[in-house]
Amino acid sequence: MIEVKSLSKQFGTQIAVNDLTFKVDSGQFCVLVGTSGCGKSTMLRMLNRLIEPSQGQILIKGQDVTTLPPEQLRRRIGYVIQGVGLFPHRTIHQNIATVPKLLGWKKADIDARVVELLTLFKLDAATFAGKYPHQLSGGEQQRVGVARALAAKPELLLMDEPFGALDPLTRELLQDELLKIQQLLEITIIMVTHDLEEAIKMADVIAVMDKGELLQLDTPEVLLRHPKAGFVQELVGGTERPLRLLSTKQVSQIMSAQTAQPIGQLPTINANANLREAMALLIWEQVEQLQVVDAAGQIIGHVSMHELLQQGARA
Ligand SMILES: Nc1ncnc2c1ncn2[C@@H]1O[C@H](COP(=O)(O)OP(=O)(O)OP(=O)(O)O)[C@@H](O)[C@H]1O
Repeated sequence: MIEVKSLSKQFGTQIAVNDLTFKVDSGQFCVLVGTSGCGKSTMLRMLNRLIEPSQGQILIKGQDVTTLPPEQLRRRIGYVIQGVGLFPHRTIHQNIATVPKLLGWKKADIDARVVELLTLFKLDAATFAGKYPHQLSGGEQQRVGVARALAAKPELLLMDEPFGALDPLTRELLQDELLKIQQLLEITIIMVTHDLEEAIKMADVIAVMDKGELLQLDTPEVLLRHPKAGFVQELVGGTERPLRLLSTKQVSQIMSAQTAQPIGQLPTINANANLREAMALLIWEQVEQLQVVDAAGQIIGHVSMHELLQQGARA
């Protein structure tokens, strides 16, 4: 889907991005992490040509982005930033309709798309479509920001610290919503964050940058188990590592199927909860086993403390 080849950006004498080469597959969620000033936003903004590279090449579906007019390119790529950037004097409907309108969609199709997206983001269309951004909470505005970016069904969504300004609860809620929507729409996403927990939760692959360079690009589990020596190891290698490892897997991936009769009195956990949540429940309830239930509440298996300990342990 996206192929970045020897990409560099220099501002004056400062090298912000230095010789980056990587690929992101179609439908993947790739998260860029690294300390402040390491070049994450610059990298992201070169993908939609808000910043022009000094050197190198970016191919999207095999097409060199420099061969496309920037406006045309940006209509194919959704872009979400921290603080949203909604147009203050346009209603929520008008905000979401921006790119479809530029692309010449029919009014009926635009209206239907706006309602579809508001519903997807759990915002009642009748209540919200006619409001202005200042009449919405930060979390609601951020949802509209993502809905607007998805309006014209882009093949790629770029997100720069989209949840940075939100309180932890709203942030978690929006992360969960985004993951569901990404799976539903099968869209490719590249997101910048400096929050490693967020990266581990959201990413199929994490790209770690430092001082303009790409140090490692791997799945969260591989990154946690086998970080490259130096900065990546420092980033992931703290005392939280076993718990972070647990959060990379779902209960359904390690549970034993239910064979015997349900074990009465044991606490239950959802099959799609992660192992860190399962561990927290075991500790809280002071039990050694949990029953696993599906979305309908049916018991489908069990998971034990012993199995969880193995999953969080050094390989
Ligand atoms: N327009 C610009 N002109 C000059 N220098 C710039 C410009 N944009 C970014 N830089 C510099 O390039 C480097 C990388 O900046 P960038 O914004 O990409 O980092 P970042 O990793 O996204 O940081 P943060 O997490 O703080 O947003 C920084 O040292 C920054 O000062």
